[in-house]
Amino acid sequence: MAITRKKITVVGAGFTGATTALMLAQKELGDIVLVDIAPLENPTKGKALDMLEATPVMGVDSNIIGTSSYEDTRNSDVVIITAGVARKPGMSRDDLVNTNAGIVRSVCESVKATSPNAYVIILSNPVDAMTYAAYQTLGFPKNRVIGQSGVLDTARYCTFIAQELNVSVEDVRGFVLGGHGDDMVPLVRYSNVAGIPIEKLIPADRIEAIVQRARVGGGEIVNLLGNGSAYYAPAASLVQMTEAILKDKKRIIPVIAYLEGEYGYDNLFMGIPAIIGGDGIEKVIELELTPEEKAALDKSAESVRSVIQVVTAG
Ligand SMILES: NC(=O)C1=CN([C@@H]2O[C@H](COP(=O)(O)OP(=O)(O)OC[C@H]3O[C@@H](n4cnc5c(N)ncnc54)[C@H](O)[C@@H]3O)[C@@H](O)[C@H]2O)C=CC1
Ligand SMILES: O=C([O-])CC(=O)C(=O)O
Repeated sequence: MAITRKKITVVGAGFTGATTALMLAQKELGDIVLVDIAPLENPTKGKALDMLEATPVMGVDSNIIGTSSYEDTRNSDVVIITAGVARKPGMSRDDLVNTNAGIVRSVCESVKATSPNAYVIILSNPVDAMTYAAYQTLGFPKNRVIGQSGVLDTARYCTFIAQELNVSVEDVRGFVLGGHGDDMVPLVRYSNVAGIPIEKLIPADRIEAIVQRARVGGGEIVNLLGNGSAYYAPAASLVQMTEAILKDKKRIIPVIAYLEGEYGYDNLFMGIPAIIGGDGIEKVIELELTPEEKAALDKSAESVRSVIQVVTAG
C-alpha cells in the first residue's frame, strides 16, 4: 500500500492557529487544513494561500488550504483546536470559560463527525477545562485528547534560566506541572543545565524570581501586546506535540492529560509529564514529589477543578 501524507487540521485561523499552520509547514509534518468560521472563510483561504506561496521559497512540500467546511478536514490524523477568544490586559484565562466552552464543544461535534480517529490537541483557554470539555464532547479515548500548557510554561521557565546563566537554551531542562494558571508548579528539583541541578548554579532568591516570572509568563505577554495573547511560543509548543505524535518520537513532555488516580487525582485534566508518541499519551510519568511540591500541585488542581465545575455545570 502506498504511504500517504499525514493530514493536520488547525481549527481557528487567528494568531495561534495561523502561526501553528506555518510552523507545521516549515517542518513538513503533513498537509494542513486551516479552519475558521464561515464569515471568515475568505481571509482564512487568503492566509492559507499566502503560506502555500511561501513553500517554494522555504523549500518545503506541504499543501495548505483554508476553509470553513469540516468536509475538507475529513480523516485528519491530528486536529489542533485554537478556536476561541483570547484574553486582554486585566483578564484572567478563566474569564474566557463560558464563551470558549461553547466554541470548543461545537468544534468538537464537527471533529467527532469527520475525524473520529484523530489525535486532538487543545489550546483554547482556560485550557485544562477546555480539554475536559473536548474530552466529554468527543467521547474519544483519553490518550487521544491532549491539552497544551506544559510545553509552553516549561519553555518560558527554561528561557529565563538560560538568560540568567547566559547559556544555551538547548542545555536547559525543566518541568512545569499543574494547571495553566498563576499557581502552576515549576519543579525546581527536577530542573538542570546539562545535568547540573539548577540549585547548584543559581542562588535561591533568583530561582524564586524565575519561578514567579514563569508562572505569570502569559500575563507578561498579554500586557505587552495590549490586545491579545502570546502566539509564537504557543504555536511552537503545539508543533512539538504534533511532531511527537506523527513521528512516534516517544518524547517525555508535560501535557494536559486525563488523570484517573495518577498523582492522587481523579476525573481531572491537568498538566503532568507523559510519554507522547504515535498513540498520543502513551504513559503518564509519575514523579516523586516532596510534601511542599505536592501541596503546590494540590492547590493548582483545586483551581483547575473549580473551572471544570463551571464547564460541567453549564
Ligand atoms: N493553552 C495555551 O498555552 C494558550 C492558549 N491560548 C488560547 O488560544 C485561543 C486562541 O488564541 P489566538 O489565536 O491568539 O486568538 P485569535 O482571536 O487570534 O484567534 C481565534 C480564532 O478562533 C476563531 N473561532 C472562533 N470561533 C470559532 C469556531 N466555532 N470555529 C472555528 N474558529 C473559530 C476566531 O474567528 C479567530 O480567528 C485563546 O483562547 C487563547 O487564550 C493562546 C496561547 C497559549
Ligand atoms: O496568557 C494567555 O492568555 C495565553 C496563554 O495561555 C499563554 O500565553 O500562556
